[in-house]
Amino acid sequence: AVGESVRGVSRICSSDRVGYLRFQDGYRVFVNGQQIDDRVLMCEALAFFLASKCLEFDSGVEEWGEIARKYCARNFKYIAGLDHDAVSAGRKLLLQPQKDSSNLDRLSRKQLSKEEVKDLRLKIPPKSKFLALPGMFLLCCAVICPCFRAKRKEPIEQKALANETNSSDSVTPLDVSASPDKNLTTPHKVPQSPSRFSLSPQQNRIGSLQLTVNQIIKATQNFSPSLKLGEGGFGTVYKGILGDGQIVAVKRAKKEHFGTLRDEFSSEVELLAKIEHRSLVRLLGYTEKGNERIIVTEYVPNGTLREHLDGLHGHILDFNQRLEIAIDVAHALTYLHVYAEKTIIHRDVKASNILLTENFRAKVSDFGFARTGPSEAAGQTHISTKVKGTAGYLDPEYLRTYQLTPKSDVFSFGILLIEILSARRPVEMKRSVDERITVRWAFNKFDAGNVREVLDPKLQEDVNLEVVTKMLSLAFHCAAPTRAKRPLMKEVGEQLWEIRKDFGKSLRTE
Ligand SMILES: Nc1ncnc2c1ncn2[C@@H]1O[C@H](COP(=O)(O)OP(=O)(O)OP(=O)(O)O)[C@@H](O)[C@H]1O
Repeated sequence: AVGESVRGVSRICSSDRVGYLRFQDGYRVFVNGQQIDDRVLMCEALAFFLASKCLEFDSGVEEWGEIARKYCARNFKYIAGLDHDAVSAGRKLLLQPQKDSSNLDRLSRKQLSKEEVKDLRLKIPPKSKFLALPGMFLLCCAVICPCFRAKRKEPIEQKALANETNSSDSVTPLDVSASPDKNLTTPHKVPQSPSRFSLSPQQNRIGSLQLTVNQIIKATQNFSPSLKLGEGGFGTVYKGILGDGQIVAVKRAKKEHFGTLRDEFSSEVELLAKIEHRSLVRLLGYTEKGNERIIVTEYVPNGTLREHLDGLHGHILDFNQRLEIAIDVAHALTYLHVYAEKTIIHRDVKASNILLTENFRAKVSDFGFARTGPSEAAGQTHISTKVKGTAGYLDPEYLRTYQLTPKSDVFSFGILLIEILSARRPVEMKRSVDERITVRWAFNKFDAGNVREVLDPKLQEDVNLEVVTKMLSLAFHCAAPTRAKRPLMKEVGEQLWEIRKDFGKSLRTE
């Protein structure tokens, strides 16, 4: 009878229990008692357990190989990122792609009996349950990522600084030494709180910025709601107009989160202070006073990329602008990864962290989560204690291993590239199940040769589809589940540059 299992197998893999039930018409796979209906998720989990040699393809007793061949051949090939070198059996799968897609869908509609579920359930702490399963990044993010939590819209505490109007604390400008090649070799000096910094006049349009807290209050009209630019997990951002007319962005940390945010704040200051690149938002100064933490940055006037993709600025980005934005972001990240004094991993690359200038050029902002890390060339990884980032953009390998490398930014960039082309957010929960994970939806379209359907419907132009195909395939390459399969950010920039040339040619031949 339907629903009656023929046999069940379960195994302990590290802290997870992975099992399957075989029915007459197919299998259902479980991890820690949870049935994995989602095929890509299931295949990623299987790929992980196979790569870690916990499960075997050809054990003869268990049928993991058969399950993988039946449901995962196509997904392994493109999405699961099976470690081909480590798992030789995995190669066989790649050579035998199968087109079966119906069985699992049928399986996923069935319900297990309570006994069957109980049989496979493992009593382990929920945290390790989540973290051990590759591909369950959305779940993880909902738990650990502050960005995924609902943002609190609280009244702005206007009086907060009013009592400090006699404070002598100043926003310290940074010492940015002149360098002929601004993009590559800027020497950096990290501000040593609370000392003062002098700015090289040639390098800084606002000259020697030496702001007091009073001046910040004045510049923001005591943090007037009318000057509020936005709010992030870290704090509120205001537009500030200095005495000389210079416009700046003033980022004020939320007081109530001050304790927990301190590390992130100081990491932002340190990192921003070290960098100078035309596609990275520049830090102009900061202050620490009592329970206030304020950063002053370059003001970028044209909103976020996400707002533009949502059409909130009454202007739809054309394809060329999208391509240029992608190139700017790739260059900014390359700078962080390769040319900054130390390798810097942004860790929160996403469309709402890309600010646009009047000319629709991109500047990457929000280094609140950034960390200095090992360079890719050194082949080392940094072990994070906490996974940070934003749901949908998070590198699944980082999530699984806590090992942070610049390739985590490459993954997020791949997701961002699809977002730029499609205007869809990485996760769109209101869509039908097969369209919710944008990278997966886009890949299915790409795989079926329907790249036009991936493009933002608001784009009116007839874009050369070869160019779109190249961009998409680069995006999928970046978003490969394992970092070994992702290109370096520098290579991504180079490829985008080639794509730009192709795009130019396509316009000329039309
Ligand atoms: N330098 C800037 N120039 C102009 N507007 C800015 C600037 N920095 C931030 N903003 C605006 O303020 C908003 C909040 O920025 P912030 O970086 O604090 O948060 P976020 O990136 O949106 O969210 P999260 O902190 O959760 O990642 C941005 O969405 C943007 O609209």
